[in-house]
Amino acid sequence: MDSIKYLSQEEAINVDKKLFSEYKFSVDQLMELAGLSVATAIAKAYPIAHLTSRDVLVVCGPGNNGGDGLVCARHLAAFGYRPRVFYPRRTKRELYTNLVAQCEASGIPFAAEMPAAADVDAAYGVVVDALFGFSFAPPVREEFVGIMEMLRSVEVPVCSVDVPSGWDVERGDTAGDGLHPSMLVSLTAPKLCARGFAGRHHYLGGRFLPRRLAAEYDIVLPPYPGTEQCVELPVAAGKQ
Ligand SMILES: NC(=O)C1=CN([C@@H]2O[C@H](COP(=O)(O)OP(=O)(O)OC[C@H]3O[C@@H](n4cnc5c(N)ncnc54)[C@H](O)[C@@H]3O)[C@@H](O)[C@H]2O)[C@@H](O)CC1
Ligand SMILES: [K+]
Repeated sequence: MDSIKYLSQEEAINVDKKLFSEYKFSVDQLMELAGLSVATAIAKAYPIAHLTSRDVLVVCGPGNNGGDGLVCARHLAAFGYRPRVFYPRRTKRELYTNLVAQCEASGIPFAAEMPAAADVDAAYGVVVDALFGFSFAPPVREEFVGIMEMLRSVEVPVCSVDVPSGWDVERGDTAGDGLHPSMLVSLTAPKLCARGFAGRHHYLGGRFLPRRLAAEYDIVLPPYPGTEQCVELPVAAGKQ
């Protein structure tokens, strides 16, 4: 297999823009596929039968990474997990209010307050980090510092959506206050920071990249097996 392509922040943003402009996708469509792929990757890496608790805490941020988290929560519930969402800074756009309504209609509770790390370890089998994705620029703003501290402290496996929250999208955890998750699901293509990911499971998801667009950005990725929504990648930490 050719070496995997890692995207710069600018490339990730430009690929995203092209998907919406030139390729005519809507955000809802891609977010649905992104969130579904994260849920399927979690089901592979942390199947319910191997967990002490099927409860999953899904922590959602204010942007599209948080939207992926809301979609992921809904699919996890459909797969038999018991997700609970913590979504402290809600976005008022209809896309997000609809995603919240869909979760509520699926019986998914929303946490009113941030749970303490010890309570998370006692109650949950997995935590989903959908706080910040490829538009994050460090340092973490004050209002999210406590949430980041909690996520850094938990001992149950953390699955980061697209980028480990707190990391510079290209250079990784340069500020030293980012998360170090057990699992990362890179969406569309891994970002440059994923070269420093040293957790157990690295998956690729978001199976919606048109071949022509991949070729335009020299994006080389392993093929998805059959009809799968995700594919496991080698953990690249230490390699350049
Ligand atoms: N084309 C793709 O690859 C797709 C990407 N999607 C998701 O969209 C994400 C990107 O979404 P967005 O561009 O909305 O951005 P993000 O969700 O990465 O983050 C933007 C939000 O974080 C806040 N923020 C940025 N820096 C911060 C800081 N230092 N402290 C506190 N808050 C900060 C911003 O104010 C904004 O509200 C991707 O990472 C991926 O998860 C999917 O939803 C769909 C398709
Ligand atoms: K994240």
